Amino acid sequence: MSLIELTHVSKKVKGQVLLEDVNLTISSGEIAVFEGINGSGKTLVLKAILGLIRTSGQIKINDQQLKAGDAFPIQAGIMIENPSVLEEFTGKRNLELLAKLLPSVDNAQIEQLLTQFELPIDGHKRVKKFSLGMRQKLGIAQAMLGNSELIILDEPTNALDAESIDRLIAYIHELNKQGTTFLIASHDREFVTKVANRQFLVKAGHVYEN
Ligand SMILES: Nc1ncnc2c1ncn2[C@@H]1O[C@H](COP(=O)(O)OP(=O)(O)OP(=O)(O)O)[C@@H](O)[C@H]1O
Repeated sequence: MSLIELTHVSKKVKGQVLLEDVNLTISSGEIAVFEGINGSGKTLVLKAILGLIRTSGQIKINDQQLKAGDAFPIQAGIMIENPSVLEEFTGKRNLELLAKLLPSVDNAQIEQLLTQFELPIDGHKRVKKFSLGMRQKLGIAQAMLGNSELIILDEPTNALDAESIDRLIAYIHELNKQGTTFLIASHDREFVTKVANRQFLVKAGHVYEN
């Protein structure tokens, strides 16, 4: 059974077609990456899948039809556009606060994610003093907190150095081996080639499987 199914999904705003007749299915256990140039529609595809924008056509998650305003049918970890972080708190506190909203996250998982993303475990450095790359890593760690069955990352390599990108790819592959499905939007071709096991090209609102 497919985890995500889009049938004839389109999005128009004031007569402008932003997504045009998108048809795709993604199964559990895939690392599906949407590649495309700036403004091609990658983020809109992710938002459509999450029910964050109204579209025509049909979207099914776990065989359940997605309706605007309904709760998303499965637990998903999400980083779309910029990381949503609380500036006045440390990275660790940000994860602790998010953990309160999730079932069964313990302190060990928070420390493991901070270590994985080379973020401070101790100390008082607030997020407002973080570098761009540190913020990005915290945003990704937030999406990975709570072992969601689906993790959605929009441009995860933004602001990351080459070594951090390699660590991220290895970690995505590790989580994927444990069963996590990933949906990723990226214009970083090298990253896409290394990380994906399904590739889609997004071009002017059309989605093509590569
Ligand atoms: N709410 C909206 N109203 C009108 N146009 C929109 C809206 N949201 C997005 N767009 C337009 O839709 C197109 C696709 O946007 P989208 O954010 O999906 O691009 P993207 O492929 O993610 O680009 P980037 O790589 O720059 O993040 C862009 O031309 C954008 O200006």
